Amino acid sequence: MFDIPFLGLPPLHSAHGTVSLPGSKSISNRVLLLAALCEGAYTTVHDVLESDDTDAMLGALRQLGCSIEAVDESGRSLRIGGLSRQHLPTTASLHLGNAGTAMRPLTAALALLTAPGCEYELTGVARMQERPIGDLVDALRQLGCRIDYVRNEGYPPLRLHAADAQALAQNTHIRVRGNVSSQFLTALLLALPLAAAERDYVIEVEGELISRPYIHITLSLLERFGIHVRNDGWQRFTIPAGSRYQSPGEIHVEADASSASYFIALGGIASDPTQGQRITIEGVGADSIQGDIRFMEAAAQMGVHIEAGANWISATRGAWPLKAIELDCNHIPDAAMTLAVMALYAEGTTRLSNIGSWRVKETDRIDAMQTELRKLGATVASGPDWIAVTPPARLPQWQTASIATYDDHRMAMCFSLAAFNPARVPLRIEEPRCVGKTFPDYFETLFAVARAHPADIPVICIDGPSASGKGTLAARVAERLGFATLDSGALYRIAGWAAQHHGLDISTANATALAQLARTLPVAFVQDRVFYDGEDITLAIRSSEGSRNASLISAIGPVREALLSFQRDSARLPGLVADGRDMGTVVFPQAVLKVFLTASAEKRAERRYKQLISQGLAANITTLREELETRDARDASRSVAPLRPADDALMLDNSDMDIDTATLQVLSWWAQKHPGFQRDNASDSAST
Ligand SMILES: Nc1ncnc2c1ncn2[C@@H]1O[C@H](COP(=O)(O)OP(=O)(O)OP(=O)(O)O)[C@@H](O)[C@H]1O
Ligand SMILES: Nc1ccn([C@@H]2O[C@H](COP(=O)(O)O)[C@@H](O)[C@H]2O)c(=O)n1
Repeated sequence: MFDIPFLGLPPLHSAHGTVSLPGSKSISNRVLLLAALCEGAYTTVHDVLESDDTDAMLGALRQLGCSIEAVDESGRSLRIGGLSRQHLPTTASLHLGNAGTAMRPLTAALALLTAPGCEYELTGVARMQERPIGDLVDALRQLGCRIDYVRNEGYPPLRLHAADAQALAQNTHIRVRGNVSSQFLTALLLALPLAAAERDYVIEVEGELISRPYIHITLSLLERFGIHVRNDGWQRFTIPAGSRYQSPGEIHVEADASSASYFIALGGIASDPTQGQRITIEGVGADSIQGDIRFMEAAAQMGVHIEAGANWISATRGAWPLKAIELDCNHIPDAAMTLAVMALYAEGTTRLSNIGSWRVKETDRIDAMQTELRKLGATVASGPDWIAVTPPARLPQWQTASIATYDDHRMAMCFSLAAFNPARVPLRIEEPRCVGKTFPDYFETLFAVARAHPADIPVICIDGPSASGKGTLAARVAERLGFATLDSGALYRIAGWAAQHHGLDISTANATALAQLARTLPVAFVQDRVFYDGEDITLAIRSSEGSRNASLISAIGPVREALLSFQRDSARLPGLVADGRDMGTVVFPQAVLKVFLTASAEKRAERRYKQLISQGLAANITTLREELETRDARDASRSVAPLRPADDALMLDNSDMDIDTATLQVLSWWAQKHPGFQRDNASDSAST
């Protein structure tokens, strides 16, 4: 997951490949609760989504005394022991983050489970405290449940006490508004089997029921857990007397259909079938019980070519540009956000209606969508429950934008699709960590299938003499930007070690053999360790001898040639920070930012000395300084790719600069190379 202030997205041009998606949030949290409600039974739940929202549910269940064990190392299969009513804690304060799929059903279930003398408080983040829950509380109070608002009437936090048993036995018919959030009805449906041992309970829906597909998921899962709800025309639901939760033993969570929407759209926008490209999605397909699977129909209407089997979907470009549509999105409220961004690639105005529920989600999604689409240059109009999007009319109207995400995972995910814009303007997604709510590895998954022109992949080069701090600085800068790193010196060190290991003299006489060796190094980088043919050579290549051999072998032209493509192939999305001697002059001459990092020989020897001592290696500061200077002189005087600043490099002497200051300087230069973003990363970097 990219846990950084913003993620830069360079222009992307195409996409191809297979993605396997995380489990559905809606199904995961329902199934976890259902398993917990199977008193005295164990349920193994496979393919559970690992995310902020499921963490919120699991954390609450644990606090309530539920046993939860990982079945294997993947952590995606959990064995859940049903809660025992007798052994619930007397008090608990449950923090449910911003997880509506945890807050609503837990409120209903605990309102019925709380025993006399017990008390539970349910709360969440600030936004959760702005998300209405009054309709659910009103419905539960009709049953005799006792729920207090801790702060504001109608909103969490809530305090739950034991229900009035007499009222609960009498009030078997309740009403709930259907046009606010289907999660209220879901919560009641999941909770009422706890009360329905001896009598029927009936829920009457007032007004039109929105988001029916989510109720369909609830009813399907209740069936799997032995509860057969009678559904009379989506207006009246009866939980029959004698209902009792029964564990299915094992259950699999489908991949998330809403998450699939981004990749279906991706196929339609960026996978050209004439080039053999397609996006294949595994883990969810035509047999899905999730309502958002019907996003396929909407995407097809816009022109995406889709094929699907029971458990897979593939998408490619069909019509291009896409076709603008007018659609009532009541059946796909979450996935409809993806349509709003697809509208950027359509001819004409796309109008999405019946999306009033967007206003009470993680953020007011209609306002958020309008604000951010306008930043890109789109024309957007909206009303209480609709939005209309017209793409920029001409290429110059597209604008570079820093997209705010409002702590809303779907904003971050759907706006990433704007990186395929025809004007090739780069974007920024602010606070990309918000995808952790449902799809922590969303951007990694996107980058695995998206392609950029090599020249568009941003590269920062940091060259300079030995021990000037290049590697340390490169790692810090890369961490802040979410970029990969390339330690090119390590390659020469490994090649030098390999030559010695194979008894090859490091001289130009052996150039061909040494180059062949360099081209086929059996090397593996595992976290911070370097393995050569399975042997850990991490420390060996950092020795004085290792440094000398690296410097000697790096002066041999064919060896440098042999290592060139490996280095260039390291440039990958979303970007690379490369350090060495010739990153800016030879390997990445087109790099956007080149830094030549220096420090006095005295400081460098001192730093290297401290570094070696801290690694438990013997060192002598005078010898170290001599070795550094000899190596630098050799590196600077060789005929191929000598150590020198690129003509367009920015000089940074960090002799008297700490690492944080040097990092801020580079980030600030990087920001200056990217004018046009509304939020500059020099100010972001203050928290380095
Ligand atoms: N600005 C700084 N102030 C103090 N110490 C630093 C600074 N920058 C780096 N160091 C320390 O100096 C040592 C050498 O840094 P580093 O290994 O990053 O240098 P390098 O240029 O990559 O070296 P080499 O050329 O051998 O690969 C490390 O222990 C690092 O923590
Ligand atoms: N781009 C590069 C990087 C390194 N070298 C040579 O390798 C030696 C070891 O590099 P370190 O960065 O790990 O110290 C270095 O002295 C250079 O001779 C190179 O030539 N080009």
